[in-house]
Amino acid sequence: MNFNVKNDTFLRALLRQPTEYTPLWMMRQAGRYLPEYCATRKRAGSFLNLCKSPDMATEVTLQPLERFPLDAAILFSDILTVPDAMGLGLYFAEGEGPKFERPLRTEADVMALRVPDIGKDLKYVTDAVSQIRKSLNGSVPLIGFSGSPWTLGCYMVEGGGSDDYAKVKTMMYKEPALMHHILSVTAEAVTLYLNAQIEAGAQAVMIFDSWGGALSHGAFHEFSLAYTQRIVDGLIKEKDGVKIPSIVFTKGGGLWIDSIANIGCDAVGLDWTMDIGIARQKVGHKVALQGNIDPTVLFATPEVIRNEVEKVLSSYGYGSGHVFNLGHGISQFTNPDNAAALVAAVHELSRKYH
Ligand SMILES: Cc1c2[nH]c(c1CCC(=O)O)Cc1[nH]c(c(CCC(=O)O)c1C)Cc1[nH]c(c(CCC(=O)O)c1C)Cc1[nH]c(c(C)c1CCC(=O)O)C2
Repeated sequence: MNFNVKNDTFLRALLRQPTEYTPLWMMRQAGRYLPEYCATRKRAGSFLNLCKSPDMATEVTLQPLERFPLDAAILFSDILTVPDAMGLGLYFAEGEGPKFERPLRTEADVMALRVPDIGKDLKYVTDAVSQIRKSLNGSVPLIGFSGSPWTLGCYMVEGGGSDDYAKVKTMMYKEPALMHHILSVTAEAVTLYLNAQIEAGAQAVMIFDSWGGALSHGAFHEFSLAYTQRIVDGLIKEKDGVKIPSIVFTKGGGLWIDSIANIGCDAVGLDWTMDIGIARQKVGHKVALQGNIDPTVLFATPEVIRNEVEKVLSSYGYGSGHVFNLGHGISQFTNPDNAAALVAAVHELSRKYH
């Protein structure tokens, strides 16, 4: 298949086609560990202004690729743009992370929730996608993304981050119909949103279920995975004769890897807690795997990084179907030289497995 990009290693690996080496990108590769990111963010005035300006979003998307020979670009945005477009009023309190002015607390709040007008309220995102595609000029593929309905629901009900997810889990147990309503409206919004990103030029999409791991076994399947599956079912699978692969990443989802691999996605993202070789045995030929080095490894030395890279590569073993990544986002306190060491180690050490 012709993917219309010079470096199609990432797309091939997602579809488990042969490659010469293991491709990689890093979650949150455009972020505060890069001084050039901090400079653009300062110019933008705030993180949200940065997301909402297609010019600046394009600029920061490309920054990590100028430094490192990464095999994919990821749209610079945030998962919380969707609830923001649904009217919840996203803002970032300095040092406290994301917050919503109007969280969903009452039945009336929940019943008033509407699928946003993607073409209008999230136009700044699809504009960024087209502009990034133009600037990449066919070098590497562009990944689009969204949060899973459960993870977005966590922020929408809690009104921000949380240590225990007590509010959203209480709603889930006490008022399951309300929770299902939130998830169902959000799943519809996310499906339209990801398809709009694909129409604008995203060549693969990733669904971040960052808080799926906070759930019990039964609740994960009923309140998280079922809605991620609805999205995957509704995604555009092919555009202009080219496949658009999808990746589902559930942080803390190692226990459920078999069920996640069964929802029709092309790849499953793994955090660092699970051995990727064991994960591969469990999913067989069903999906590709993306992951899963502990991002904290990047605080060590280039020698340690090389050793840890080799461990992940050898655990995955021979053949295609592996996209190397961190098990979660890169920390803002990472030395960019260590990120460079990681990229070089993956490219060099992975050749013998292909
Ligand atoms: C849960 C979640 C969010 N956002 C996201 C998730 C899912 C992934 C995960 O589990 O981490 C996804 C996300 N957020 C961001 C990206 C950009 C693309 C990339 O380079 O990977 C992506 C894919 C930029 C960002 N999103 C955010 C930053 C830092 C903001 C800044 O510049 O001040 C970046 C670069 C802000 C954000 N956005 C969110 C939080 C909790 C925070 C605060 C984090 C912090 O302060 O460290 C919500």
